[in-house]
Amino acid sequence: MLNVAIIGCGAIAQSVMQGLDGRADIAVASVIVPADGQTAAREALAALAHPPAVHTALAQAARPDLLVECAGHGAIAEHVLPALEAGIACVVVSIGALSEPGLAERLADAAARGHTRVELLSGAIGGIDALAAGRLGGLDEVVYTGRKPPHAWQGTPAAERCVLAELTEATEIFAGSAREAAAAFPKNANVAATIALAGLGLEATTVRLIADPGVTDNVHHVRARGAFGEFELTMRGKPLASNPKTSSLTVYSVLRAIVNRAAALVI
Ligand SMILES: NC(=O)C1=CN([C@@H]2O[C@H](COP(=O)(O)OP(=O)(O)OC[C@H]3O[C@@H](n4cnc5c(N)ncnc54)[C@H](O)[C@@H]3O)[C@@H](O)[C@H]2O)C=CC1
Ligand SMILES: O=C([O-])CC(=O)C(=O)O
Repeated sequence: MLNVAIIGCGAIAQSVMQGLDGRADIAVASVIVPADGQTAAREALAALAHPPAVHTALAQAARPDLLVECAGHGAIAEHVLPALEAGIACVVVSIGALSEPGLAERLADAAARGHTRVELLSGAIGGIDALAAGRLGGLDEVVYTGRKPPHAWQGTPAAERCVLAELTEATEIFAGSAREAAAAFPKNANVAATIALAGLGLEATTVRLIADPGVTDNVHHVRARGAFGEFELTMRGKPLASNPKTSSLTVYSVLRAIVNRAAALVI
């Protein structure tokens, strides 16, 4: 039985727990959310056959086999770093947090000290295997374009640049490096950071973000060129009803990572 703890109880975490509920080989024993989110989390989890306990932090004595972050950038330093130091294996989806200088090194050091490992999940994007393999031969150019409907950019710096609800044509709301994108759009540019960390790095990866009234999906486009050759990838992700910023593939990416931990043969 794989014993799992989950950080966050929002759109991704709730769907993940629904997907795992009732499995004989995996148990989600605890969920970690901030103090002001405890009641809402307990209410959201009440419908599960086996509702996990809700806490504000991993208990000192808790030794889950896997700690799963699906909460947001702040959760990495707050919960993932100490868990790694304590020897608990972690997987994370808020990859954009690693745009903060030094955080990737701190995660690696904490995992090394704890004799464990932290895995950055592919989340809403595919092709990370090809990009990371291509990097070993040398990459010349990686360009990422993220395109979402205007309402998915509400609450971001895009809302200061234009009236999102009145857009009639595709509008570029950001152009720059993956590091800048991930820092400025913590809920919308984790994919930019994932592509950068797998490929050319946070400075050299070129990012464009677009608010497009002509799409209903979250559209991710990657173009990569290097010694291996080149590839182009377009993903049209269905947004989660509970959070239009987040593509449903992110949920399946987390589920895959957890199920693989419990499996003897993985793909
Ligand atoms: N890698 C990828 O492709 C993607 C990554 N993400 C990341 O996943 C995060 C979560 O996404 P959703 O579930 O859609 O968001 P959401 O807003 O629906 O849920 C976030 C949950 O995390 C909790 N939370 C926030 N800060 C926390 C902290 N410091 N400690 C513990 N709990 C905390 C909130 O109370 C809430 O329950 C996003 O903020 C984003 O950073 C989202 C989409 C794609
Ligand atoms: O779920 C998505 O489509 C991607 C996303 O929000 C992100 O990159 O942060």
